[in-house]
Amino acid sequence: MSETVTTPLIIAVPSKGRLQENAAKFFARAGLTVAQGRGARDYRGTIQEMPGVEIAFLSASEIVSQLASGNVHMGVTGEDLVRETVADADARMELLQPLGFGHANVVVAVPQAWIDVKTMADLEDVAASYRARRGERMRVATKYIHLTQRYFAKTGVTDYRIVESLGATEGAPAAGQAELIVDITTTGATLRANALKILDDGVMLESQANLVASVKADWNEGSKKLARSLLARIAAEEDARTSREVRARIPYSATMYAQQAEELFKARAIFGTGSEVVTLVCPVERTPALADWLIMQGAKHVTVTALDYVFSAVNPLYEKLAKRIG
Ligand SMILES: Nc1ncnc2c1ncn2[C@@H]1O[C@H](COP(=O)(O)OP(=O)(O)OP(=O)(O)O)[C@@H](O)[C@H]1O
Ligand SMILES: O=P(O)(O)OC[C@H]1O[C@H](OP(=O)(O)OP(=O)(O)O)[C@H](O)[C@@H]1O
Ligand SMILES: [Mg+2]
Repeated sequence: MSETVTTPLIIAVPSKGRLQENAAKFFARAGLTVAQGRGARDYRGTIQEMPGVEIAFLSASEIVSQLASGNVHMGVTGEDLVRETVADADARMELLQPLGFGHANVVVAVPQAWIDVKTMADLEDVAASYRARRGERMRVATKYIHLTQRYFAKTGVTDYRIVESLGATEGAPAAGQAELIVDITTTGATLRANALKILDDGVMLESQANLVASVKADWNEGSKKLARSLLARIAAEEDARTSREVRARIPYSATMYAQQAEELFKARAIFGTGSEVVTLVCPVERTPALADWLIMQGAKHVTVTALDYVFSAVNPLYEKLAKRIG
């Protein structure tokens, strides 16, 4: 790990599991090519377009510990792992941006056969009677120990004990190892296959992959500069992907129309309104309505163009990081 000292910016990227493929796509979208070292067992890589950045290929859970200890500057990982593994996560890291993949809910699920048990309050009743009848506490199988403790305390469920599960958690009730479970689910197929149901108020966390920054990492001038330029590309690509450039020549005052276009469609006249031709950048979904409206205002033609990047002087992603690292 001697490179740690000299490398200006280290970014941890999932090397396996469910997040791997989408994480690579996320960087590719921003025009960043993540290149792995030659061997399949090479756990270090680079970003072709950004010399000075080092990629650390790690598992999603290992990424969380490396962020917490400050061994890497940034990483892509699941919020569920962040919240479960790091007690003081908000002090140690900053969730810069949810990435729109790796969606999964951490849920409380009980046997479907428990027809009268629908809420956490019902669960507390079950827990009390279970204890009264058997003289022991109802068992919850999970690997999300801390999330479970926090959520059960918050919802007033106290008479239970956790049975740590390292895999196939959903099978624990049928196997007689626990009465209920807390686990992550996406499609719900595994829960259904095991005749389990989610309590009405049993969604503890709606998780997805996030771009996370470590507050504890060594943020020197070099690493800050690289982070700024990396986050600028990411923000510029996202802005471009979710926007369209709309141009039209309208009679009378372009300024007035630009103001109205902003109020009505959230369209920004990013190049000013110096001439009659107005250039707007508009959220994708509102673009057709904006075009209709511009024509009603007297425009003869409206052109709509997809954009590759919208770079801006103010980068909300970097601002968020800068607030934490000074
Ligand atoms: N259906 C799902 N089940 C489990 N995890 C999911 C699901 N959908 C998205 N994820 C996310 O993927 C993360 C990593 O899960 P995965 O099991 O793929 O990791 P892994 O590479 O096996 O890592 P580890 O070896 O640390 O368990 C989860 O913590 C969660 O944030
Ligand atoms: O709601 P579903 O779409 O059915 O997905 C949920 C299942 O997927 C995950 O297991 P995974 O396959 O990642 O195996 P693991 O527990 O070994 O990581 C998770 O632990 C659930 O068992
Ligand atoms: Mg796994």
